[in-house]
Amino acid sequence: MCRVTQPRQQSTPFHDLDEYVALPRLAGLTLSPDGTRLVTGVSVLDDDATRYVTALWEIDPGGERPAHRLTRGATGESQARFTPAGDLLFVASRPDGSDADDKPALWTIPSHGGEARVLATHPGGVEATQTGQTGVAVVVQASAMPRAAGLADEERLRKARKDKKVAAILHTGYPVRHWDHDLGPAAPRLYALTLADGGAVAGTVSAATADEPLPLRDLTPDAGTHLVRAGHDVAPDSSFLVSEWRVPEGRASLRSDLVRIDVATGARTTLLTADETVEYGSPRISPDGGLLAYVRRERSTAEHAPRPTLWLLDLTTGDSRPVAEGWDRWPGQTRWLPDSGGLLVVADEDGRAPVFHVDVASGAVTRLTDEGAYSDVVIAPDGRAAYALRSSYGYPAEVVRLDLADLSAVTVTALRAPVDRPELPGRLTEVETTAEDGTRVRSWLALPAGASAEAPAPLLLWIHGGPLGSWNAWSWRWNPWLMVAQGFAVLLPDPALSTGYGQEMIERGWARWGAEPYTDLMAATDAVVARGDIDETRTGAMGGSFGGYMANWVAGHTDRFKAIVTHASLWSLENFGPSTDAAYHWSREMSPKMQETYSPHRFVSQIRTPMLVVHGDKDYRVPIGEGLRLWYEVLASSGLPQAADGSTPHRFLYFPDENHWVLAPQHAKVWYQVVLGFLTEHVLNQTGELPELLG
Ligand SMILES: CSCC[C@H](NC(C)=O)C(=O)N[C@@H](C)C(=O)N[C@@H](CO)C(=O)O
Repeated sequence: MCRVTQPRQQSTPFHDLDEYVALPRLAGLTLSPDGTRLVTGVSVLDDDATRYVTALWEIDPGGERPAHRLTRGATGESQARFTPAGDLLFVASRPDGSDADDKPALWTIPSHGGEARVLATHPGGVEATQTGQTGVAVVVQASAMPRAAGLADEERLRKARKDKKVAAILHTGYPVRHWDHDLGPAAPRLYALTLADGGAVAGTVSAATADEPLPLRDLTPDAGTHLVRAGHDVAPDSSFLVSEWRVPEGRASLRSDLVRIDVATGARTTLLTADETVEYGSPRISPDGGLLAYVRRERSTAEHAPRPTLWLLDLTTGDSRPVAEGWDRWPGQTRWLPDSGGLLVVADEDGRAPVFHVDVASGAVTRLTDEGAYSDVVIAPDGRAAYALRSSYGYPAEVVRLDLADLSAVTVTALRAPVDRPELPGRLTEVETTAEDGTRVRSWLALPAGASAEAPAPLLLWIHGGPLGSWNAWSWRWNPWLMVAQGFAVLLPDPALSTGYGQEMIERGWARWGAEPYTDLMAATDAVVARGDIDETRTGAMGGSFGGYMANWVAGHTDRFKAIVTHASLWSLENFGPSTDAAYHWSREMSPKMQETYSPHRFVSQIRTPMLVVHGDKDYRVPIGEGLRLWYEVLASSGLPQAADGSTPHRFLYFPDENHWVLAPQHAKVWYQVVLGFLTEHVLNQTGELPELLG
């Protein structure tokens, strides 16, 4: 990799890309119903260093015993869950299973240990699974062909398509793609499988022997495309589930209702019907089965941002009411406490994503944690502890326990996990400034170890995507510490449109992308370059996705930066709007006036800064057409003088088989190498090295 700036005084995993991509990564957390077994996924590089493989590890909830590895499949395991009797379930495609095509199957390891075996298969592969705390049903999600008459016919149809090499899909509605894959002809369904009394895997009912997969019962044969990207929650006694139900509403738009599905019969009733103004999602059924917590989302318009709030539905009376009214935060992941009297809710706040307690009776909201961004919260059956993954821009995800005995003084303890925090090449600080309209704009600032008034560091402004998000959790893709290791200070601001600062912070940037979001970013940059330890003369800007949109806008509106890196970026709003995978989402905000006023491509002739354009061909969120047009127009029309031979300092890094993110470890390495090389050349005015593998 390119090594630039000062001689190294330190060696951390961020100084060497091979070490960086090899750092193990934690994801997912599940707890056994008796609260004694905590399981997470740990992803590590395979032997060729070209793929991550995830294994399941068990963590001691008491924090005493070291973590130990549970699974060792060559292709990895995911979706760990426990049956009511404590048997471990997971999804894996293991060639030694009964699934001939190596499609992912549902596997189990009995609570008393022993060999893993296949519990259920589906011709399309098992995608996800959920269990209750008691009862005998497991809910399994898998995708089925719309006209297949049962699983045998499904198998036949899939084989026929494969043998005849037919990949065509006939669509009748929208959407047709998601992220990096095509939707259809198969679409998600929910199935039930029945365990023995007591919710154990062994001694199963039906004709199945202990070694044969259990039959799947289709709960949603008429699902059509209603369950595409729809979340659901299984009732604690496994007798019913509540699911999001996508309903086409004409003009290529969708709304999201909530439905109740009986697990014994598949009978379905609609609980909440969306309309032009509101829709519903994120259902969570209370432990006593009486209440449903859900997010009621005021739908966005050209004038207003969406506004999600937390509500409760009484499942007996059908009455709904808001809870935590007046709490000016967007509710994220929601979990019930065992007494059904309160909820733990994660929400973005001030560059963090703390856990909050919401009291169901009074609606009072109490913030329980200070540092870090929380996810994957699970709660002990006695309610005295919760466990979660926590990360921040200072450390990657780790497993923590929250002691809930006294909600006014919750203590958080990191548990013994398989992975330690990596040493950082600098320190993380927080800075804030005031925008012209008086709004507070706060940012993280990652500083290299040696930055001082005597040796001020060059600055990289890194703009987050979304735009409805915040720099608050560790990201392996957007990681500032690799730049810090090369001597850069990295500014991570939360401008207008960022979450965690109240609805008004979002509204002031809504449909005004090139206005307040841009001026907030410049205000944050102004404040930081005024510091003695930052070198105002050596600055670059970059961003991915919406952050790439902003990087393009910056390129057309200021010459203050020496280099711009724009990854998977929106270039022409008129093009992007209908070609992205969820056009209905963007079309609500993007009026023709907004598209005209705030499209970066209109300012191409004002670009005088070298640009590194990066795009993956499998990007359906911001389709490759944006990157291709940006590259052509920057070459053809930017205001940067061209050399006599037509060469320019602009570069295009193209990944034919990556999606919106660059995920393969070898490609992540190339990404950071080329980005750092470009910044080295143009911001530091030094020779940047390019990876040999680029030819
Ligand atoms: C299905 S529409 C949702 C849009 C979405 N996200 C948010 C949170 O606003 C999104 O994918 N936006 C991209 C254009 C984007 O900026 N993505 C960023 C952040 O998620 C990325 O890093 O991929």
